[in-house]
Amino acid sequence: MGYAQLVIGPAGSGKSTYCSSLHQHCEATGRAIHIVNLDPAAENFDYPVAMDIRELISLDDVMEELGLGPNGGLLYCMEHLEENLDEWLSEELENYMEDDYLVFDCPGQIELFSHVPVLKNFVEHLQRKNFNVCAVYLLDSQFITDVTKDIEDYLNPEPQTLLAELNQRMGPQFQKLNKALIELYSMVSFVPLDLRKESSIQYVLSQIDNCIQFGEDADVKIKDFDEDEDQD
Ligand SMILES: Nc1nc2c(ncn2[C@@H]2O[C@H](COP(=O)(O)OP(=O)(O)OP(=O)(O)O)[C@@H](O)[C@H]2O)c(=O)[nH]1
Repeated sequence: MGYAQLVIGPAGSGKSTYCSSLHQHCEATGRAIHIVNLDPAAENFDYPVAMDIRELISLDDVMEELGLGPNGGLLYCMEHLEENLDEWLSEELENYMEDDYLVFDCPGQIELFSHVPVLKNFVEHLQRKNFNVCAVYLLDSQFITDVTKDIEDYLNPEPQTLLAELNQRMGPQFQKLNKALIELYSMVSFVPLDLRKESSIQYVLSQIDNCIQFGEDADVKIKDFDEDEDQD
């Protein structure tokens, strides 16, 4: 059985740096490891490349020959890889089977994971070839410290604290939007589902939509729905 580690994460999160450090660590500790470049747009490597998708297809060639942009070109390259799993990849893998440890430095574009099944099929192919596969997901540490991205804050929400922190970090033009989002969020979080009316949610969403479209002129004040109902 071989072993494979897929290094994934957003663009610039440190995937290649991680692969390079891992390679140095293994070299220093006398362990064999092979790093594979799966990014058809990659140019420079700090580690020796054992296998390289650019031998199959490169982003530059695709952009030049098919007139595609960088994102469409990348999707094309990865779909080409998917079509060549049995030929190119299987052939390359024959050099690395028993007890070998392969680390795949993957491209970062989220569309490759969310829109097309390329990476899923890639993993399944490795598994069929008797590789034990795991993934390492890298994330920039600002996702933990930035209030707008810190999931913990949203799991145990303190709406006024969140609102104050958002306003502190964002420009004044976002204050109405922040307030509307926090009010919507509070309503969604704290009101039991069966007590909510779809029309109420739609009203809030339409107000947020106004705010996004018309900026400061939008009325993002949230109505008191109970009062509305009493009046009706
Ligand atoms: N401060 C800091 N910088 C880092 C760290 N890891 C990587 N970097 C820097 O972040 C930049 C991007 O790192 P890469 O390793 O190229 O990131 P990547 O995920 O491979 O990027 P793409 O392949 O373009 O998606 C480089 O300038 C690295 O030197 C880290 O742990 N801390």
